[in-house]
Amino acid sequence: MKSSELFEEAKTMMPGGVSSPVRAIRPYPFYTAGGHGPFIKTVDGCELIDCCLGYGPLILGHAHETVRRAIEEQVTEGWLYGTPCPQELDLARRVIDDHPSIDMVRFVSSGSEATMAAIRLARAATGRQDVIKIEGGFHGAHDAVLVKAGSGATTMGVPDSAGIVADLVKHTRQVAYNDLEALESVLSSSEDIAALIIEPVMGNVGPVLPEEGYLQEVRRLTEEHDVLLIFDEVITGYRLGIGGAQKYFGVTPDLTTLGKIIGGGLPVGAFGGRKDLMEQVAPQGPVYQAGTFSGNPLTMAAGAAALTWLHDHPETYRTLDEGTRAIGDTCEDAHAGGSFVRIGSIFKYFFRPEAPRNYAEAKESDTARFATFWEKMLAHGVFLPPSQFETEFISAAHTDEIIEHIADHYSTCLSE
Ligand SMILES: Cc1ncc(COP(=O)(O)O)c(C=O)c1O
Ligand SMILES: N[C@H](C=O)CCC(=O)O
Repeated sequence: MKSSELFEEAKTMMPGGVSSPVRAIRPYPFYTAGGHGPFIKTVDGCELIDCCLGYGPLILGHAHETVRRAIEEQVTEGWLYGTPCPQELDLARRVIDDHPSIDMVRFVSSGSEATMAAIRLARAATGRQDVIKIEGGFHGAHDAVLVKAGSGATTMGVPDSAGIVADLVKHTRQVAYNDLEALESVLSSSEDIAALIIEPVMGNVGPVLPEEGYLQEVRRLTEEHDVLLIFDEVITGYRLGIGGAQKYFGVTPDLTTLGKIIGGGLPVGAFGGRKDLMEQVAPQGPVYQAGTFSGNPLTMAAGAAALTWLHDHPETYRTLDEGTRAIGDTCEDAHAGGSFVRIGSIFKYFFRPEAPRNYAEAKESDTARFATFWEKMLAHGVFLPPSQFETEFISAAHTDEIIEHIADHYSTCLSE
């Protein structure tokens, strides 16, 4: 069956025909038959260079041999036990060793679960109710954070989801990214703030970078006001380097949430932090958190294999950084009136003259121009996430030649 036919049938069975809203490309999404290295193949017989990479987890590319072998070896021994397994320790050791903020970690099955539990833990540990989030930040699809949420929620025009109890959401305060005055003002306005949750580099309105010293001041202010700092590193974890944004910028939060890359491409999430905080999680403490699939051996084995590969190939991060730099240089030369933003293997072209500093500015981008550009790129064989408000990625499988292709297509499609 062709993609268009599959989608017609899917719409009769699944809301919008998809399992996650960001996939509902108009008039219909392509259906994927396979992924290898930097490519995905559609059921319609096209091979595309993939710069979406499963929305970030696939830093080694599709079906990477090391991860595939780890999965195959584990599969022969079973893939779900409902009991502890040694593979959890392999991944826990890595995550703890690599992150200055993490003394103890709990594995879950998604980034959403991780942020939900981290917020619950912060509320329990401080005895306070309010949480500050950044406007346009996306921390998954749960009630406390679906307020001015980025990603698909902004793309589809539902940043404040329906169905959320007003009494709950009134405890979610909002401040603009890169605005220290606004943060200080909210922190000073109440004694009931448990935590600030922040993507250190915003990744769900396209990438928005922290201004010089911003994250350091965020740390100082939260400490001064005795408010816990949660770094949501679901995207930046192992993406900006080993140790994520906290090592990259030298800022240590109280709690960290992870996902995506740490599962090697299988469903995963994790939250971790200081021992005194993590000891409050059940069964050691009173903060309940649980999951049938948490710490399953397949994900743990895939994740440990991916992280080991990254440790064994430290040059990868430099190569990835050079890759997005090369794409950016070509974009500058195209003089298309927009702005190219990049950090490490994360990048995006915003259809707005200046790089955005926050959600409000990112939303000023010309989304109609982005849509036209996106279609052209697809026609040239490059798959980008289908929204101005999603981040693009490259992987270790994106060779110099592939990067050159991406850069050339970017240049052509921006100039046309
Ligand atoms: C920064 C951030 N936090 C949390 C999440 C939620 O993760 P998941 O989709 O695995 O639930 C995402 C992505 O969806 C994310 O980008
Ligand atoms: N922006 C989201 C993750 O980072 C996209 C994933 C999804 O919602 O399916």
